[in-house]
Amino acid sequence: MTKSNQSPTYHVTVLGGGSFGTAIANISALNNHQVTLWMRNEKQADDITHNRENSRYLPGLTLHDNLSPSLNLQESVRSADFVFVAVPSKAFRSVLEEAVPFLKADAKLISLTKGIEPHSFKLMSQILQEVVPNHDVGVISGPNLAKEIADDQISATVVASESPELRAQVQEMLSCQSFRVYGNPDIYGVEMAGAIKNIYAIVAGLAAALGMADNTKAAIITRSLAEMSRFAVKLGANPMTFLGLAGVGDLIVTCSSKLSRNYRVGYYIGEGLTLKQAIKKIGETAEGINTLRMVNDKAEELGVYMPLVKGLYAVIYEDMPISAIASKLMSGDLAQDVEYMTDQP
Ligand SMILES: NC(=O)C1=CN([C@@H]2O[C@H](COP(=O)(O)OP(=O)(O)OC[C@H]3O[C@@H](n4cnc5c(N)ncnc54)[C@H](O)[C@@H]3O)[C@@H](O)[C@H]2O)C=CC1
Ligand SMILES: O=C(CO)COP(=O)(O)O
Repeated sequence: MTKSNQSPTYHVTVLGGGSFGTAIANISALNNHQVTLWMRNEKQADDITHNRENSRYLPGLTLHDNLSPSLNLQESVRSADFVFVAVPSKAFRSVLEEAVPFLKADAKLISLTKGIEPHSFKLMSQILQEVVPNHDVGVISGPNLAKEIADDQISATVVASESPELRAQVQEMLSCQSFRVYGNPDIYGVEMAGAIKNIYAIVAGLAAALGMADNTKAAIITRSLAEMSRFAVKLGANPMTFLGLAGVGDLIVTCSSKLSRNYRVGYYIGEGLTLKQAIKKIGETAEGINTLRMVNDKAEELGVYMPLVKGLYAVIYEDMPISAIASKLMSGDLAQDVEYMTDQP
């Protein structure tokens, strides 16, 4: 990875020292920004200070000297121009609230988290807008397996924000020869796509473990896209967003890569592990499990037809055999392929 340009240098803080937080922090550091990576684990922070490596989450990646770890949240955010939040969704609000009193008045906040808050059904940007209403906020989402980014593999992502200035600044800040950042004003759609595709990654992992054919996998991915966009559009997203990197792009990668933790959850369940055993085996965040429960309930409430979500929910939480779900999916009412088309040629 090499720096792409001579853009302004910022103080960037990333909250959360897991795999994605570390990968994004390192790109910012490589692009000449002064980066603080806040984490709660002292051993991991020492590892970065002494060995320039986060060996727990991204072994083998040498971290740039512009990146410094910190265990002190107050100190970490005090002078930050941009704060990226990369903790799992269940910790997002509490970490943010702890940081708020120490933020600079003009700090911009960007979520890297792909999840939905339990009970409130709020997306991370909505939590940001609620907790820091006077700050510009945004989200990043796209086909971004952290380990591949760390490996310098060419990747692309989307920054979404209502603020064109924030979008442009983040595009400049993170783009380099192996990472390309696109903009999108549809913050809700970008974020909803990133959160919901985790459910379908579990479905795809299950299908792969059961030895389903390539035709089947393609059908699952495509019908997943139809289902997730149907749901998100009902909640206010722009359907076109689902044709972009945050929609179809992220769906493809997480439904086909064993590097995806959500895919692996499905794969292990398909191999016969219980949900609990699968989560333990992965040992990292797999947001799709909680998202499944929330989206299933919301779809019920809104009357949105989501047979894949319903089927996976029945398999995971109601012990329904996968064979019964598959035959139910194949015998549903016959429907139109692309929902947003009319009969006019
Ligand atoms: N890993 C990936 O490839 C990508 C992950 N994401 C998203 O990024 C978010 C974070 O995921 P990862 O970094 O992959 O997770 P991870 O499982 O690698 O790490 C999570 C990190 O958050 C920390 N954490 C958990 N609870 C915390 C709390 N209460 N306070 C402070 N720190 C806490 C953990 O100690 C750990 O360092 C998730 O929503 C995920 O969907 C998004 C794109 C790619
Ligand atoms: O969101 C991701 C890739 O874009 C990472 O997926 P997992 O959380 O399933 O590993």
